[in-house]
Amino acid sequence: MLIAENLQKTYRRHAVEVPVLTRLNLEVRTGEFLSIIGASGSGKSTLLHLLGTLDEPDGGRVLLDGKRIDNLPSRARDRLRNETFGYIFQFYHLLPELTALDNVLMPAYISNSTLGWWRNRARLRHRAEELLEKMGLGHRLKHRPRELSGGEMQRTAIARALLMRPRVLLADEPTGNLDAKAGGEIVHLLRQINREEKVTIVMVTHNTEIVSETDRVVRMAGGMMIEEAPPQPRGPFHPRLAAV
Ligand SMILES: Nc1ncnc2c1ncn2[C@@H]1O[C@H](COP(=O)(O)OP(=O)(O)OP(=O)(O)O)[C@@H](O)[C@H]1O
Repeated sequence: MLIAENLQKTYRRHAVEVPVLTRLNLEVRTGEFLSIIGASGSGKSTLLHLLGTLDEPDGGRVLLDGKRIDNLPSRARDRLRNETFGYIFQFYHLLPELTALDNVLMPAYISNSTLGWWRNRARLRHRAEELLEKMGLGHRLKHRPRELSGGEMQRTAIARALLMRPRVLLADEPTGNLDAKAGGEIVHLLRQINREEKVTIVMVTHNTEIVSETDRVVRMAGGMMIEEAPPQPRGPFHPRLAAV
């Protein structure tokens, strides 16, 4: 459904060129939960930004259901960002002065005209509350981010990403700022969302433990995808450990 074709990206600053993607190809399949791993600086976040139209490639194309999305005019691109993609970041990017509920409603405030928001406000509010409840935060609707734990902030951010019923969730190191337990819970939730809401998920991570929850793992190096391996089984049931 989402295809990166010969993607190229070079950052330029003060006459210094940093080539990040050289000729990157990737196909994300409908409904899958895909992990992207790779060394720091290998271009994982850059790729995620290009897939989600947050940045433009220097060469190559990004296709969604066969249609190019890397060169859309700004209104169409804004709409795609708001309605088709949901974004999850390592540091949550919640607005500190808003409650959890208002943070989740943010995409609706941004996307609707005043009239559209007014007409749909009850439905949207209901959806936001339902999502926060699903994230185990039904008792935190009126809390502000500083009153939430890291895991709770990330779960709020996931609810926000789901508000507009996106088809694709793009998660950039969603567990990078969390301890193992909270991180595990986040990946578990993402897996549940992937199955129940039929959302395709692309997750960038350094955490090789959590990739076992995902359907497929690709590795970036040298500006390309170099490897595709099935996730390793986890826990005490790993055959090698079980044999000991
Ligand atoms: N806006 C920018 N301007 C200049 N260079 C950049 C910019 N963004 C990223 N880079 C450089 O591009 C390279 C790839 O960065 P990117 O963040 O995509 O890698 P990454 O694999 O996600 O790294 P990490 O795992 O550390 O987050 C790095 O060398 C980085 O310094």
